[in-house]
Amino acid sequence: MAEDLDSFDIAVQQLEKAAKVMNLDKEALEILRAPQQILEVSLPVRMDNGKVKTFRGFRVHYNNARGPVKGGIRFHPEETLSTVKALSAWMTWKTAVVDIPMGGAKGGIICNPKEMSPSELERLSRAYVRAIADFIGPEIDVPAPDVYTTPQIMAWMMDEYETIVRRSAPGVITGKPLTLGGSQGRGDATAKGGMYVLKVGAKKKGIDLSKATVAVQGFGNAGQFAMTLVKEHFGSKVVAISDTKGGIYSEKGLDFDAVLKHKQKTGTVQGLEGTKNITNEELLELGVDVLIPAAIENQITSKNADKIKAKIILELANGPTTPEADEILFKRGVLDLPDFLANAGGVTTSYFEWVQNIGGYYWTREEVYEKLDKKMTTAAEDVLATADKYKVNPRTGAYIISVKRVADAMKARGWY
Ligand SMILES: NC(=O)C1=CN([C@@H]2O[C@H](COP(=O)(O)OP(=O)(O)OC[C@H]3O[C@@H](n4cnc5c(N)ncnc54)[C@H](O)[C@@H]3O)[C@@H](O)[C@H]2O)C=CC1
Ligand SMILES: O=C(O)CCC(=O)C(=O)O
Repeated sequence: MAEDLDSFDIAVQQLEKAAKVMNLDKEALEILRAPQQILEVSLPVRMDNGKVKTFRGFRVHYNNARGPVKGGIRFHPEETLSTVKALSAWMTWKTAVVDIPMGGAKGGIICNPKEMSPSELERLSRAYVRAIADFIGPEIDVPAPDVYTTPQIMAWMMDEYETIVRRSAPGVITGKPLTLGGSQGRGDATAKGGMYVLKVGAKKKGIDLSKATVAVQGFGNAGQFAMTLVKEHFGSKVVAISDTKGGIYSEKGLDFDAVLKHKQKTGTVQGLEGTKNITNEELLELGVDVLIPAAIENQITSKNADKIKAKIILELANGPTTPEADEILFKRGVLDLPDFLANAGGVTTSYFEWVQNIGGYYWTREEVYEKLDKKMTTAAEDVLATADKYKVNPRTGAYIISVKRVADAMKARGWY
């Protein structure tokens, strides 16, 4: 039978696996198997050529037992409701694993931002907020950036929301520019948080990160900062990086500024002088110590899991590994640090931003990093200890912690 690559099916399979190990109450599982609310919207937008194009958008609230729901908004041509539902479930486990008082949500619009002008993107962003305005709010649902959405898009969305509610409400959205109440450290937070998790993982595996080689898939927010931060934090050598068009490899290590300059000039990382072009598939199978998937879902599957040579995988992307691949990697002794732990630095710093917006008092970058380090290191240590205790992989260990926290909150509310 072909491997099931539907994101929401995968999210439910992962939950059910953990539920079995931890002997979760059946009524709690029934609640947790589906989102609480789904909003699907139609967004007519006047394009620069004068014609109206109608886009489809979604916002999914998965679970709010632990607080207002939280999660990014993705602009992607292949966005589906199933992906948004899965991402909203993973947000629920993510906020719980780092123990912040929020639930999980996610949003998305089917569009290709690479083919849209800034003014078309602004009109689309504002149309989306007009359509979901009643569904979001600082005490209800707090969106943020994800794939192909930026601080500028967050700024337009906050402005549209404040225009609708006729009051200042910076806590309605996070990942904003600093000038509009964004937090210090949110820009690199996803990768930065990943570094704290990687440090815990490397200690467990006995790997000296100062001598480690690293391959990074994806050259966006998560991938670019991962590339610079592994060097800055540990002195590791990044030998490969990729984008949608493919990747590059250099045994000597890649220079970030040179890669960025080349990407800005040519639109791809491929073709950089002194490097060898490779495919995204080849990048995943390189003989490196650490592999960092930082692009999209379903990259490590039953087809390539037995060819992965990395000793540690740091999942900065959401959903890069399928359940079948999980089993193979675990049996082979690869330490896979799961997405909703490894990339939780983004939402944790978003939570810090929301706290600062509500309190109207702003922290320094050092304060943010110190708080982030504590949250991420504690969560990573808890996850690895739980995985060992139950003799399961770290993903199931993380589920056990998160599902228990969410189930306890639901129980206290009398939902089951
Ligand atoms: N930005 C954030 O705060 C967070 C992002 N994430 C996850 O990290 C991943 C990357 O997101 P961002 O870096 O924010 O997005 P981004 O929009 O900044 O960059 C996405 C990158 O992925 C690359 N990409 C897309 N499809 C690819 C493919 N098939 N093969 C190779 N590269 C491909 C793009 O070229 C781009 O470089 C996503 O899974 C996202 O959900 C997770 C937590 C927080
Ligand atoms: O910053 C946030 O609130 C959420 C970011 C996000 O979408 C994610 O962690 O996948």
